[in-house]
Amino acid sequence: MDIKLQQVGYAYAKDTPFEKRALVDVNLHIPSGSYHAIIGHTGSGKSTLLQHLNALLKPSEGTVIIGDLAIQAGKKVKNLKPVRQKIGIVFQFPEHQLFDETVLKDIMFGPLNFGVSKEEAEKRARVLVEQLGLPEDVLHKSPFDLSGGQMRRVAIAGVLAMEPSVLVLDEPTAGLDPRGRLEIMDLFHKLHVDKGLTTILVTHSMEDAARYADRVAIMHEGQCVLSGDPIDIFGNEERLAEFRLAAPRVVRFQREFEALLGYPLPKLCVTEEQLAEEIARVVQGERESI
Ligand SMILES: Nc1ncnc2c1ncn2[C@@H]1O[C@H](COP(=O)(O)OP(=O)(O)OP(=O)(O)O)[C@@H](O)[C@H]1O
Repeated sequence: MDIKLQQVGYAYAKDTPFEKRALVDVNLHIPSGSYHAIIGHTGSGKSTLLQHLNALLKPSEGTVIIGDLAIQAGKKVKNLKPVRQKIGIVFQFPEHQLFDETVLKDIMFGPLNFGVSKEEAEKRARVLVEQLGLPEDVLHKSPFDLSGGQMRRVAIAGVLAMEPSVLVLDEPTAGLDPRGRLEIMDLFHKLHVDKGLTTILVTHSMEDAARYADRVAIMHEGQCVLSGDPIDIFGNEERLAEFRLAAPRVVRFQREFEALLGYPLPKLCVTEEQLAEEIARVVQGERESI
């Protein structure tokens, strides 16, 4: 399902003395099956933007196109349910939205609400608990008796149980320790690869964007100021600096290595694995030339 934002503007408390313009003329194309990172400082409009992706917010200006549904400023849309079912949002600290008596009931809530049978909803819950690395016995526990990391996984399972075709992640690892962060981010990446799930990651982390995304958009003061291939965006450090952003660590490390070497590497690397390969190739070449 392709998503397009065309000249989208959004103002909170529009036409009141408290009006706050949070999005200004945003144009963005999120192709089906891509892994898109949306990066920006706090207050740049990332959360406002992602709430347009399943019509929790409707644009004050412009058009949001989700699959074959166009949501246009000032026009009513009849039925948003199919879109809400297809676009799963993992909000910041999703465990705050857990509410049911047991983990099983909590995960089944969404699918049941959208008309999935009880048997199918339970089957999905059991599969997801396993996929998310939770022990089977959590199913009958209260979500509030679990650790923070386990609660986070249960909340994520609740979103995945709807079988969305687009997954929107708003800082999904905020507050987790480094190991928990890596496990969850790797899991989302695996889902993206195995199921072809379009993934939209809202993050402050250039590192996460570089590691996982195949498209990057930079938000600044409500505008989408850069979007495209990570190599083009992360390689343009001057342009990033205009928006008070530094390139990911791996790119900065490559620049330092190139300064020592005295010449640039043939290609810019955005993951540690790519850089390690490039360096190994250069070292091999240098050895052979001795
Ligand atoms: N409910 C609201 N009412 C009024 N203004 C709001 C509201 N929510 C957000 N804003 C303002 O809109 C702008 C964009 O906020 P938004 O939450 O989209 O930014 P963000 O990039 O997601 O920030 P963060 O990284 O801190 O979550 C900010 O100036 C913010 O203060």
